[in-house]
Amino acid sequence: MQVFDYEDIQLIPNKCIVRSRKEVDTSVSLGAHTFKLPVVPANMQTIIDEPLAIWLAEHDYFYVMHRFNPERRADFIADMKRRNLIASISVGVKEEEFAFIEDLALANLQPDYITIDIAHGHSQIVIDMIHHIKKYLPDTFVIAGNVGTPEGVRELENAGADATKVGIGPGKVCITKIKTGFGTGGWQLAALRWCAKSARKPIIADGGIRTHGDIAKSIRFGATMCMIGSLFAGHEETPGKKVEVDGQLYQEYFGSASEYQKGEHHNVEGKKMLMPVKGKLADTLNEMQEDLQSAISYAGGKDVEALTKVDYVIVKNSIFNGDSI
Ligand SMILES: NC(=O)C1=CN([C@@H]2O[C@H](COP(=O)(O)OP(=O)(O)OC[C@H]3O[C@@H](n4cnc5c(N)ncnc54)[C@H](OP(=O)(O)O)[C@@H]3O)[C@@H](O)[C@H]2O)C=CC1
Ligand SMILES: Nc1nc2c(ncn2[C@@H]2O[C@H](COP(=O)(O)O)[C@@H](O)[C@H]2O)c(=O)[nH]1
Repeated sequence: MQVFDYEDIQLIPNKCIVRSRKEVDTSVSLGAHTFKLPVVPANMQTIIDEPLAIWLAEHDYFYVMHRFNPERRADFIADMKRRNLIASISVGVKEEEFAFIEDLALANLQPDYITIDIAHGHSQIVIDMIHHIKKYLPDTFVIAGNVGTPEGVRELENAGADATKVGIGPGKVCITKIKTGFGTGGWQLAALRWCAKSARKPIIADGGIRTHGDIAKSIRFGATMCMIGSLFAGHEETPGKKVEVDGQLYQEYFGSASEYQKGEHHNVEGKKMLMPVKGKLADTLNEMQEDLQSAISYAGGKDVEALTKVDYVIVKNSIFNGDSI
């Protein structure tokens, strides 16, 4: 297998077929819905909260609400349904989560999307949870993960997952690679390609995206959607706590497996960072869309599909010529 990461790849341009980048369509379908961008903010407590979820859904962006206020989830689904917006939540795999799925079915509260959000998703308990959701909430689109191998993708798909999430340890606040020695950190893009070759259903690339160009690269190597944390951290609307250091405003961004999330120091695989506050999320999403439109025009197409066929070269660790981003 060829091993490379985002910064090692350059996509090769094709003849442009549009007169303006505004003609380019960046929308993508996942399940029964179509979204403005193939991008979803990470389902982490410092990245998304209920007001932001509502804003994203109202503006046709995909979102996944995190699972760290478990008792709010049923009311959240009901609230989104009342507003005629998509309901997209996360679950874990502990015993009470199985009961929660049954409670939703009893209350006739069927979310549009459920993401099973587990560090090591290639496991029997995740397969059991997929079966459980499909039994009680058969019309819900199930995203399962995270995995880092074709076997992981296939087993979760065979269990009934409608999409799988790929990425073990490439995240900005991840320390899994350091604490365990395992993961796709440093070769996430190659892992995505490896997994996508055997996938029959959509893949969500999760973690390691550092530039807008990495979104185009993820699609080239098999992603339908990209889950992103760090690029969204530090906006006015993101919920991480704002702190001032030497007159400069920062926002906390911490891992879901960090002690700040867990409230204890056991099986910690995440850390906290301070991200400079960088303005409105809508502006970043618009810039992402413009950059993706431009990328698609370089691909010689008019929509996201055009990116899936472009040629590429591997320029090992040299595309930034030593410049910082
Ligand atoms: N994408 C990534 O690379 C990573 C993401 N994360 C994020 O951190 C959060 C916490 O993750 P997670 O610890 O799974 O969630 P939980 O703390 O909810 O653990 C889920 C369950 O699975 C068990 N479990 C967890 N890890 C393993 C493992 N490696 N092997 C066997 N069993 C395991 C746990 O038991 P017990 O605790 O007793 O072992 C627990 O019962 C999630 O939101 C996840 O997305 C965390 C690490 C990597
Ligand atoms: N190993 C860990 N990974 C984590 C943790 N919390 C979240 N995550 C993963 O990171 C991505 C976001 O990555 P980014 O590079 O875009 O910032 C997120 O979606 C999770 O999959 C953690 O504590 N440990």
